[in-house]
Amino acid sequence: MAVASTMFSLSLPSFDNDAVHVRRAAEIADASAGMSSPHPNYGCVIARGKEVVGEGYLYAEGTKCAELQAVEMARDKARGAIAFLNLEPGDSYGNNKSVVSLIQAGIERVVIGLRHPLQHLRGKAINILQSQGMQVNVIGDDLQMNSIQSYEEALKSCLLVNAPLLYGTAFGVPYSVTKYAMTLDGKIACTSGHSSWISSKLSRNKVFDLRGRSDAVIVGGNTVRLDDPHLTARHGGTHVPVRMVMSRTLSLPNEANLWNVDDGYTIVLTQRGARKNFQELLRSKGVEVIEFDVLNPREVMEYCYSRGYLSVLWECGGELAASAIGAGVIHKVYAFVSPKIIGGKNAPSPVGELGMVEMSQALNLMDVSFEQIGRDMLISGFLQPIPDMIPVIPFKNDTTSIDPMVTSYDANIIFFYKTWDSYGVFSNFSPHSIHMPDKNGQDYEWSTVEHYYQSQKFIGQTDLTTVHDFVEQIKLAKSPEAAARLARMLQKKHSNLVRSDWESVKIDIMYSALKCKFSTYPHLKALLLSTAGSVLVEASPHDLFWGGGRDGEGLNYLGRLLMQLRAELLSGDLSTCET
Ligand SMILES: NC(=O)C1=CN([C@@H]2O[C@H](COP(=O)(O)OP(=O)(O)OC[C@H]3O[C@@H](n4cnc5c(N)ncnc54)[C@H](OP(=O)(O)O)[C@@H]3O)[C@@H](O)[C@H]2O)C=CC1
Ligand SMILES: Nc1c(N[C@@H]2O[C@H](COP(=O)(O)O)[C@@H](O)[C@H]2O)[nH]c(=O)[nH]c1=O
Repeated sequence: MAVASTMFSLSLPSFDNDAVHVRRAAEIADASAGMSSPHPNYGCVIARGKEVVGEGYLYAEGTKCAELQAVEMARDKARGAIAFLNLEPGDSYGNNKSVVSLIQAGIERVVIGLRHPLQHLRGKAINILQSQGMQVNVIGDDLQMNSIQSYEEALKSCLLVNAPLLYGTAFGVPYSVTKYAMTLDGKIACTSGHSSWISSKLSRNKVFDLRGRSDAVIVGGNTVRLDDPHLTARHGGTHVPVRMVMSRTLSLPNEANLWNVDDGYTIVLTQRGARKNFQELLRSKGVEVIEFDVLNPREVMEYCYSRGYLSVLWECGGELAASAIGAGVIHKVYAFVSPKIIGGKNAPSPVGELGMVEMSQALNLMDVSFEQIGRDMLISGFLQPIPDMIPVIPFKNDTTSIDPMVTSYDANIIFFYKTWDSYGVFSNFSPHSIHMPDKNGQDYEWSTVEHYYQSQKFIGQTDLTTVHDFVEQIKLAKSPEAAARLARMLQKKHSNLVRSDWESVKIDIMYSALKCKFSTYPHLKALLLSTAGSVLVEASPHDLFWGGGRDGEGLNYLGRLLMQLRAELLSGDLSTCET
């Protein structure tokens, strides 16, 4: 019985090069950061084994897609080769150019880092490729089943290169980075407010690069009054971010570098009704002024997102930085630390009042990096992890291929989890025994599907005595929960005794147990059939493989198998319990 594994293409590719090439695709995709917004950054590598025969990345919105560039570079070497993409293509112009390029070039297999984060595009390109007979592997999906370090690193590069799109899709605000330069004694300016310069020229060049990757750069009114900044990206890149000033009072100078819109577009965000005459003055210089009922970082970020900005660099002082961090809109921090001491009791620090009274309240950065830049040290890290958007229930196309009766996103979703729920008998913990072979191949009555499934982890191993003992213990466990707990504990402690092909057979094993359960009990079969047309989701918040997760982030394999079984039952060719 191999239905399940072929349908879900569970088998993990054994190609060592996959991770390396996907990382490369992410690396080249990054070359256009800032230029391609609001489109994602796309890279494509075409390789034959280790040899890269074609590469391309989306340079900017409206330019030739990465896949076509790579195919053109690879020429006839593309036929039978493998294409590596950091992100599933999204069809922006209705011509499927990316996908068509790969198909026409005769690419044999496609390895994709991440599914597209936008719901209406997710799975679409993958489906088209698969329908053309191409093998498609998605690293993000495969990782849900197997933790492989090189895959994790490849996935991380894919997440990083499109972090703005991922944060935006998940939270409805742009990806926000706060950057500051401070002295070794933690000051961002002298008591007088003077701050140019704390960090070295090399570090400041790096800041130009950060600006060039951003859609907008923000400062507060005080920074405009004290620094008169330009906020341009003067690193030779062609992208200049929009410059934004948040000022409630609007007591800003009549003349300022930011009002020179030849250098870059400027938007001033202010409180409704503030200094109307000054607003007119700014507008006469070509500066856009936007009034807010309540001017705060969250409102501003939501506004920026609605305007299409996906990444924002906060280059403000400590007061506004604290306000933005406190509002939860900052995702990453870049701190340039310079080996200088300026002292000063009232000299400002990078983050103002956050109201913390104990160290236990400290915000701990994640994934921290240290980079020496000349005499300075750049410390960076995340305040909020990059949302990993992998599977969301239901995948329209996936679900349709499992059960053609489920046809649309707005299909009814039936959740089940606890056995006492309305559809709780769909759970593997439901008290319905099944007759399946035991370790000796003899027919045995297993108390639940869970008992049977858990025991199979150890079947077929050579250390017979120990393994038989494990299977026996699981078999006799007092409850399905106890069986699962025991098996997981044994699996962890004696990983060498778990059958080596477990990951590739577990879906088939589960399917045969479910098939047995639903063919044994007519009322269960009737209930399953009564759900026709609905998506079934095991609402487990913890199990992201069999369950749908708390927010639809799980793979929901149990729900998928039940839908597959339902389709098989409806087509009338269900056999009895078998392995
Ligand atoms: N070393 C470094 O990396 C940097 C140093 N600096 C230094 O920092 C000092 C300025 O710091 P600071 O005054 O904290 O910075 P900002 O001017 O960047 O931020 C504070 C100002 O932002 C405006 N604002 C609007 N909405 C809010 C809100 N919800 N919460 C807080 N502020 C809001 C106000 O402007 P308004 O008063 O007009 O209403 C307020 O005065 C200067 O000395 C500057 O040189 C600044 C940036 C970087
Ligand atoms: N003082 C300081 C920074 N200050 C930031 O840079 C802004 C000035 O930018 P610009 O006018 O474009 O050169 C200033 O307003 C503040 O936001 N940045 C740094 O990398 N290092 C430094 O030492």
